[in-house]
Amino acid sequence: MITEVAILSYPFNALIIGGAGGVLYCFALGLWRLYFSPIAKFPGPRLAALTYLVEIYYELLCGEGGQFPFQYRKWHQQYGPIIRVSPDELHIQDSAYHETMYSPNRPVNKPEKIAHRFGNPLSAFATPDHAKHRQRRSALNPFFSKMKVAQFSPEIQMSMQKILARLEREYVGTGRVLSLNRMWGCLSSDTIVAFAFERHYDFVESPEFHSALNQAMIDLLEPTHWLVHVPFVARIFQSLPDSLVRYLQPQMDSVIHFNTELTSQIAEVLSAGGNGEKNAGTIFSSLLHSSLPAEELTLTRLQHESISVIGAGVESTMRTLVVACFHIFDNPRIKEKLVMELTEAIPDARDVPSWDYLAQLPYLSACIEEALRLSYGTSQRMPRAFPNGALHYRNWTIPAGTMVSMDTYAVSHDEEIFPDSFSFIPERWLGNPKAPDGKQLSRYMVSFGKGTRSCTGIQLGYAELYIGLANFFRSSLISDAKLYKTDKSDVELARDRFAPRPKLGSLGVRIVFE
Ligand code: HEM
Repeated sequence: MITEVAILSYPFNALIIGGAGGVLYCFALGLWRLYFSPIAKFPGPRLAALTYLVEIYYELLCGEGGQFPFQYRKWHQQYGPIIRVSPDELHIQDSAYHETMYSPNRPVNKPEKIAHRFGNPLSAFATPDHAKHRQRRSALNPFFSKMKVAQFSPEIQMSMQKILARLEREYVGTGRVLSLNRMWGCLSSDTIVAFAFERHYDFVESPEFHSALNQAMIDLLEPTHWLVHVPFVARIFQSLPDSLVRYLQPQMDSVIHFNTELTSQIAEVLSAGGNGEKNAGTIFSSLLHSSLPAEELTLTRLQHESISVIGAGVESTMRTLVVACFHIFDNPRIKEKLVMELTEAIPDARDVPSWDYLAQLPYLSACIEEALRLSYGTSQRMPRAFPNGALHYRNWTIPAGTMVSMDTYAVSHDEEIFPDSFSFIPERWLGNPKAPDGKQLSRYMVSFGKGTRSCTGIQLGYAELYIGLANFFRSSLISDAKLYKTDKSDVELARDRFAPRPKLGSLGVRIVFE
């Protein structure tokens, strides 16, 4: 009898002991996080210091998801400019500290846990370690030089001519609705694919301005928080065969096709040792002629680098163009001033001068800076860890290796620097303006990021913005264009998906030509 009870209760006892052990572990972990962790003394809600579930709730479950930026903004109002937003992360909201935090001189690591979120952990962008990032980034930089972009810029000009010809043919006077998100998505997709891979997809000629590449980049960002917080979802998804992905998500077809083409292009470049004539101007050829060691030049590594370049190049440029157009159409006074400047500077609309010349136009430049400010680049905070010594913020000492983040949204909407910050006011950028602390206002333009990890493609981004907007608003078609069922909520940040997203269900910025 005794033996029988003992046998029966054995699993029960094990369960009790295991459960008690678990509770004890959680209790000890909680105590450590709240009272003994090196960042225990920093202010912030205790629950967020105790568990990652708070961050997870706001990123995945609250409302439409992606609500964490709004929540920690509220915490800053309550607890001050430096707060603990999770058991292992501090967040600072103080625009003046941005350039210290994202300094070009200090070694800085990115967290490992976000390296896999876009399926390209071997890219420079995703690389956690500072030294490895430096090596990869130095190899990328020459490819994106200003001179190289300037040489390429006539191709952007040609794409714009195609777009304008199509608008005249298919949209003007027809009442047909034009999605500017799609139109600019075609321009940015064609540009990056031609610039980096010497491929010509001619998305600008596709029916309804549909660029599968652009749409795929938008779709790929949608699950980003899930992929970070529930990493096995990413592993499952990335291990699915192409045929199944096609079946589950038919819109991925063109991306898979693009990926396959890219892979065979890389294989071609690799087998020619980077010396083949055919792909001589591609990013792959450029990387093969860099000082990168052989283990950095594998097919997979080059694939990851190209995904990163496309992902970074397509979406952010498209979004900035869309934000610019919305506000310019929404403010007749701004539109009139811009059109007047362009008409004076460009006597013949069919002969738009070079990017260099356009960049000298003050009002166009001011509109571009203001659109960049309000499109943020990324809406998610950018976490960094400083491995080589403590970081000092006011009276606080942040221990070496601690994850700290800041975000662009807070700087763009710092009312002391950008009064009436939610309004589009190009004039704030005119005449070499200063911030209240006496520094150039441009020091607070942080939408391309700052420091060692800032945007590689900044020159290409600017070239597209200048050439795109100058052609569009100089065109005679513009006098008849007006917004169609579009308001501010179609461009304002409502959901963070690494990149900013408007309210759910928004159809983007649309216009018609009367
Ligand atoms: C308006 C246009 C653009 C904006 C606002 C923008 C913004 C940004 C931002 C904020 C980052 C830092 C992201 C982070 O650290 O989490 C970044 C990185 C990057 N951007 Fe851009 N970008 C633009 C256009 C482009 C273009 C056209 C390219 C060209 C292909 C490009 C390529 C990259 C790459 C490769 C990185 C990773 C750099 C690294 O980690 O070392 N971007 N961009």
